[in-house]
Amino acid sequence: MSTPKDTTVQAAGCVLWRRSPATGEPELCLIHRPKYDDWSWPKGKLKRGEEALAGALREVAEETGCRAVPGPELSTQRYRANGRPKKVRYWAAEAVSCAFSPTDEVDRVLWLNPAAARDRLTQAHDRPLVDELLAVLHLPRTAG
Ligand SMILES: Nc1nc2c([nH]c(=O)n2[C@H]2C[C@H](O)[C@@H](COP(=O)(O)OP(=O)(O)OP(=O)(O)O)O2)c(=O)[nH]1
Repeated sequence: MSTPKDTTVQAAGCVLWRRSPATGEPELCLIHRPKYDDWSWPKGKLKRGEEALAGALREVAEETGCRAVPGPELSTQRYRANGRPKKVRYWAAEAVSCAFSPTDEVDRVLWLNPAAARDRLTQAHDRPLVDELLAVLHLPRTAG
């Protein structure tokens, strides 16, 4: 008996963070996608046979220009996109060096403190990842 093919789109990304050069407080990286005019975490679809964490770090490099050191895995998001179920795995990752160049896919990146990042994210589903990152950094949650 054959099992139905799993059509879930597999994707991965990071909650990319750094210490503010000015204050030492954590800042989170959001990307702006002109296609949707939205603010989201750097992430994208996995290539065939690619490990999720490798894909998450590749997407971070492609979308933000940052090399990052991965930390703990955060929660996985599931939603429907273009009529298909989609699964996005996320990791905390600390940026170690960045050189952003705008592309057609990502035209801006922003480094925001946790409360501002939470407010700026377009998708409500993306917001709990802010507090998950703060938890793994052992910092207090944001309000709201
Ligand atoms: N980023 C994000 N987008 C979502 C969520 N829920 C949801 O319906 N969407 C919408 C936004 C878009 O209209 C649609 C597809 O966006 P997407 O970011 O998943 O897909 P994409 O193929 O354009 O991008 P990517 O996976 O290559 O990064 O899904 C969510 O929780 N996070």
